[in-house]
Amino acid sequence: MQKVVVIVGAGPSGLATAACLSAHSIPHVILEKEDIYASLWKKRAYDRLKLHLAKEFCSLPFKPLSPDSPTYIPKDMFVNYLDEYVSTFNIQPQYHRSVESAWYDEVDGKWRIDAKNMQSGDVEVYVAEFLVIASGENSAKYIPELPGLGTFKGEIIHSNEYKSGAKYENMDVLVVGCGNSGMEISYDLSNFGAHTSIVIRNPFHVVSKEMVRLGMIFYKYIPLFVVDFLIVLMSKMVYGDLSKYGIRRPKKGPFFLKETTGRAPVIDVGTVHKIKSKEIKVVPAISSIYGKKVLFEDGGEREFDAIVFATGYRSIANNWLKDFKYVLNENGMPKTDFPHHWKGEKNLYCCGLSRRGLFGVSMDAKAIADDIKRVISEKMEK
Ligand SMILES: Cc1cc2nc3c(=O)[nH]c(=O)nc-3n(C[C@H](O)[C@H](O)[C@H](O)COP(=O)(O)OP(=O)(O)OC[C@H]3O[C@@H](n4cnc5c(N)ncnc54)[C@H](O)[C@@H]3O)c2cc1C
Ligand SMILES: NC(=O)C1=CN([C@@H]2O[C@H](COP(=O)(O)OP(=O)(O)OC[C@H]3O[C@@H](n4cnc5c(N)ncnc54)[C@H](OP(=O)(O)O)[C@@H]3O)[C@@H](O)[C@H]2O)C=CC1
Ligand SMILES: O=C(O)C(=O)Cc1c[nH]c2ccccc12
Repeated sequence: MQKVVVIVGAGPSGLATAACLSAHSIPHVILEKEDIYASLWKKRAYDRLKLHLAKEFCSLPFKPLSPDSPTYIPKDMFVNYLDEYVSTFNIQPQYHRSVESAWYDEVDGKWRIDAKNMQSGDVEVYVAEFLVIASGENSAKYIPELPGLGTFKGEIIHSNEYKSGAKYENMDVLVVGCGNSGMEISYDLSNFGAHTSIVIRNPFHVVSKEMVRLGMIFYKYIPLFVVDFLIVLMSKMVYGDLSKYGIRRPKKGPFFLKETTGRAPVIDVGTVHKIKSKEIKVVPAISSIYGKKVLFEDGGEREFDAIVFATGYRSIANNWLKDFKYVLNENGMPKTDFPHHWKGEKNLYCCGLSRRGLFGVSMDAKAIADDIKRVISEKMEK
């Protein structure tokens, strides 16, 4: 099938890119492996999730989030917004199409994309002038290979399968990982009466959503190191020194770390209070697991009924994109630094891989559609 633009993935990145291409009247197709758009938000997010960034930083191009909506939008409201977005811009992704391989054909200068039709099992071949990777920074869950994990006798889930703590009442649950998912899931489990422990092994920043909002506003006018200085100051004033509870502050600032490593500061939803009051127990890194028993690096051990791995995600675009080197590095992330990360060689682009959340998604989508428009116009003038 001949196409002008193929977009891989119908998350916010794919939808935003489609809307921007439509605004330029550029034909395109979105290939999505699942049966719905925004699968992360509809299938792989827990019930109590709210956007961490204020609504002014979370809207997609051409459609601001309603001024009547709350500042920090609950997941379901964001999904409704995406529903409206899809109908407003008449976006029609091709579902059940899992892109298994894509490579650049030097002979005719076009991209060859193989998509497996998950319903029929057939492989469909798409030929496109432009290819946009919109498969997400969080495309695959990551679970570390811990010694003895296979012997664990209880339930094991990844945070992307966790919905709520309702079924864990009175159970001993270990949360591995203290990013935003792990910290919020621990809080939720504890609220539902689970005996909750969380593994914390490295330093991280704890901030409030208001601090991040202020930081995002300041960052428009003042340098990053000053923004970080102010946020750390506010964090110290509000949360104090948490090292006696196992939470150490990194030497580098929260926005600096977000931009350079992708690691977001933890936006506290009440977990810190529960850690201080010992409702949630902090434990060190795991050394091994045997049966229901988990052994920790300080020599301690405890039995658990369930383990929730909130150990994050990986971009796996490199698994299907054979010629990833035109835009990505070995880790499936952009090889060029922000703000030039979205554009590769050979008409290859990536949207939503800048570690800047939905704010970054919108910036990338606009830049990509404008660039494709420019390339097409220049070609027509020749
Ligand atoms: C729990 C959680 C909460 C978050 N909250 C926020 C927040 O509040 N604010 C914020 O700015 N950011 C947040 N983020 C970051 C969030 O990932 C992005 O903002 C947003 O979802 C990125 O959109 P995306 O389209 O790039 O990726 P995704 O939403 O991951 O969408 C990618 C799509 O591509 C599809 N796909 C992947 N591989 C293939 C393939 N080979 N073939 C076909 N289809 C494929 C997937 O099925 C998926 O539908 C959060 C992330 C998580 C995990
Ligand atoms: N409401 C919102 O807006 C939310 C947003 N998000 C966002 O989604 C993205 C993904 O977040 P999240 O799912 O938390 O993933 P992250 O990648 O941010 O965090 C992963 C965590 O797992 C830990 N970890 C990894 N391997 C191990 C191991 N072997 N043993 C112990 N700990 C380990 C890491 O700690 P270490 O540093 O020690 O490696 C880290 O604390 C982030 O950008 C986040 O901000 C997530 C939830 C809610
Ligand atoms: O929640 C995330 O990981 C996001 O990507 C949102 C986000 C973008 N920039 C930030 C700076 C500080 C905290 C969260 C974010």
